[in-house]
Amino acid sequence: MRIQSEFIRGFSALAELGPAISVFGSARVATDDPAYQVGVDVGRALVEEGFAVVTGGGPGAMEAANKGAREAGGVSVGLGIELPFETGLNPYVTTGMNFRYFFVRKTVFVKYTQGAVVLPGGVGTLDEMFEALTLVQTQKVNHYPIVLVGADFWEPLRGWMRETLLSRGMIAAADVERLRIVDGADEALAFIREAHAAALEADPEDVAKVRAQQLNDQEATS
Ligand SMILES: C/C(=C\CNc1ncnc2c1ncn2[C@@H]1O[C@H](COP(=O)(O)O)[C@@H](O)[C@H]1O)CO
Repeated sequence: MRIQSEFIRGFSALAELGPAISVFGSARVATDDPAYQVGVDVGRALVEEGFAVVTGGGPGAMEAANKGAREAGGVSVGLGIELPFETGLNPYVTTGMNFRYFFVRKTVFVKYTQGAVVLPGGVGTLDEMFEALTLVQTQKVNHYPIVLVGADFWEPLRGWMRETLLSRGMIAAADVERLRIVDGADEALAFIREAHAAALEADPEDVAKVRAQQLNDQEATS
C-alpha cells in the first residue's frame, strides 16, 4: 500500500509537467568542480529550449542542473530520496517531492521525461543510466535519447561495453550506439533537440499523447 501510494503521489506531482528532460549525475561534485558548471549549463540550456529539468533534487550535479534551470526561469524538479543521511532537496528545486523507494522514483523519472542527460557520477548515476538504457533496449520506452556528457569519463565505459559485452554477445551493437557521448552542454542540447524533433516527426502526436496520458493518470488518482 505504501508503495502504491508513492506511485500515485509521484504521478500526481508531475501530471502537469510539459516536455521535460531528466538530468542524472554525481551527488558528490563540489561547486568549484568544472563538472558542476557543466551541470548548471545543461540545466539552463534545457530550459532555454523549452524543457523542464528533472533531477534527484540532491547536491552536486543535481543541484547544478536545478540551479541552471531555476536561474533561467524554468521548471526545476527535484525527485528526492529518503536516505539515512538526509540531505534534503537542494535550494534550486521549484517542484519537489521525496520518495522512500528508489524503484518508484526511477519509474517517475522515465515516465515523465522525454530523454536523459547523464553527467559523470557513481553507482547511483550508473543505476539510473542503465535503467533508462534497459527500458529503451527492451522497447518499454521509445524515442528516449540518452546523452552522456564528458567523453573522458564515459568513453572507457562504452569501450568496456563494446570489448566485453558486445564481443561476448551479451548486447547488440545497436545498444552501444544508443548511448551518445558528447562534451559540454551545447553538444548535449544539440543531441536532445535533434532526437526530440525526430521523435515528433516519427510520431507527431507524441507530445500530445504523453500529455493526455499524464492527465489520465491525474484523473485516475484524484
Ligand atoms: C551521497 C550524498 C548525498 C546523497 N543524496 C542524494 N539525494 C538525491 N539523489 C541522490 C542522492 N544520492 C544519489 N542520488 C541519485 O543517484 C544519482 C547520484 O548518485 P551517485 O552515486 O552520486 O552518482 C543522482 O542522479 C540521484 O538521482 C553526498 O552528500
